[in-house]
Amino acid sequence: MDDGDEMPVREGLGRSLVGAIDDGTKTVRFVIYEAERSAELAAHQLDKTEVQPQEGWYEQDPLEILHHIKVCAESAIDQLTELGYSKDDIVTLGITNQRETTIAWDKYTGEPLHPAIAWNDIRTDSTVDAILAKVPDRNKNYLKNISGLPISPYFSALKMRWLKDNVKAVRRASRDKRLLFGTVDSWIVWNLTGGPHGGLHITDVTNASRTLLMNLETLNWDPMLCRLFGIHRESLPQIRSSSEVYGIVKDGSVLDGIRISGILGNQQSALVGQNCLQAGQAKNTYRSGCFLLYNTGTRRVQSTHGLLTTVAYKLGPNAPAVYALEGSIAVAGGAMKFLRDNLKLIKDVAQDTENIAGQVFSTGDVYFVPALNGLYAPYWRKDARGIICGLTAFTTKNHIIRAALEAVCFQTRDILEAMNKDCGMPLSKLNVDGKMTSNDLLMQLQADLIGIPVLRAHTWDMSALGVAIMAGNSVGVWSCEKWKHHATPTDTFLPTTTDDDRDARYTKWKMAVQRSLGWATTKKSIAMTEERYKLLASIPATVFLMGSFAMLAISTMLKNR
Ligand SMILES: Nc1ncnc2c1ncn2[C@@H]1O[C@H](COP(=O)(O)OP(=O)(O)O)[C@@H](O)[C@H]1O
Ligand SMILES: O=P(O)(O)OC[C@H](O)CO
Repeated sequence: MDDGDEMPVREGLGRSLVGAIDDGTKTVRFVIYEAERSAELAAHQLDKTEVQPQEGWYEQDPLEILHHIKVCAESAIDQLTELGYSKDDIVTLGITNQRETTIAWDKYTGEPLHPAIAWNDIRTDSTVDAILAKVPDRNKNYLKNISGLPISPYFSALKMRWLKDNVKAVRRASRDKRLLFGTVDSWIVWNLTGGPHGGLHITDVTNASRTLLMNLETLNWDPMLCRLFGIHRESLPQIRSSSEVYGIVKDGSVLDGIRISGILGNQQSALVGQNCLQAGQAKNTYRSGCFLLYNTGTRRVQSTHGLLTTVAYKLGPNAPAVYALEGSIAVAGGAMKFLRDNLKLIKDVAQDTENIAGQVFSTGDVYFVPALNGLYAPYWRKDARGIICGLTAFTTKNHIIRAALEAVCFQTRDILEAMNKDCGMPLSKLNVDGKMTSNDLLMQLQADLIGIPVLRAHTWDMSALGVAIMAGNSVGVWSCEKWKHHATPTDTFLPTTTDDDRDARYTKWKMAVQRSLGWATTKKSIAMTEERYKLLASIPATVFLMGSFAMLAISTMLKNR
């Protein structure tokens, strides 16, 4: 531990409980596990307020995240007491989080300098375009060899650059050397460990691998990428492994004195929770988005079919990094919320999607491409927009709701197709988790549309479980090695369709995807950005990047001579 402070560390009273903070896009959860039996004992969750100040902009309140963690922890700990345990039985804490979402704050006051810019926010569209215009062949994979990622508004570096270009307080803090940047894990750890009074400014390799600033080989901030995006190393957190004792909580809350010993991005955490700790194992998590991760062991597989290369976990400071190929889908469960909140077709995302969609036997040839903020893997088309096509006089809302469920399944098939091409080894089954998987109809449709068995974990919340295992592993109360041999109970959904039927439906889906592409122009984003930040911006958002990219192009040219 590097903060050797006087706070007494909780060692437990022989009953080793592990707490997990799970900050998702829509909800914050606090879960308490008993390590010995790998059993969930108590949990509490709160919904978050998502602010959409403009089309395509998604913001969250960093202070609300901290508030929700406190309330959830208190409530879960109250439940513990009723079960005959004590809060002193919690020996360590893990933190898992929505990835890429970016926060800027003041090192000395702890004040957030802007709302968090969420991972699915596309305000940096025009910056991406400006970059691509300068890159040979407008190649969005130009930085993929170093970072594993395409140039996309999804990743944190673009959000940091936008904050520096458009928010006066961020620029001022940067000039005064008070600026700290971080993904949500960094924000949480810094605050839990003392904030302005010695808080640890750290992140783990999995979260860092989503910024577009980390070098996948060195597992450190890449000087060239930092220069390119104009992000100073001093404002970035230190990159640590996913499983080690980083420090102890000292924020005056009910968690005071507990060690923090695990950090993982939520999709990587679900990979661990799903027990995919060996190369060749994969899982798909269905929450607001949907993310399929395939463990490639210590090998960094470079995708040529639109997938990301990412760090899966690093089991300790001296352990090698384990990598994964990832297929990221931006809108999965989010489409159900869209049907509820925007189109008002349903009242309850869980019950209505299953019951109403179940009243028809097919979508009646209706396809819904939920490209609400563009399409992620394997297309990476930020100009795509949502479409519902194939409507006839016969179509009812039942067909549209069913098409929204099928869209999640077709997008998963898109990813599996890409993964098979990259790895050459088709999956023989799909392990799934996430709240959306409680929908039996969705699970059956998924098996029918991909043609392999779908194995649903009995515990839908694998993200919290995964990081709890990581945290427990580093203090010796839970063992990743043992976890590898743990048989996770599942429900199996078998395909009931023929290859021909499946392929015909998939061909139609691809036609629908084609129709969704190229719908959005970036002109609108530029106008919207300027409208809101006209008075604040002193330099056009892209000037800095252009200079940097010109430098990069020249240096690459020189290297290749
Ligand atoms: N039974 C269900 N059927 C269909 N969609 C569901 C079901 N349960 C949850 N969802 C959708 O899945 C998402 C669940 O996300 P959740 O795990 O709460 O959040 P987060 O994205 O914050 O991790 C929501 O967008 C919700 O609309
Ligand atoms: O909060 P979720 O489950 O939608 O996950 C979001 C992802 O981590 C974004 O990359």
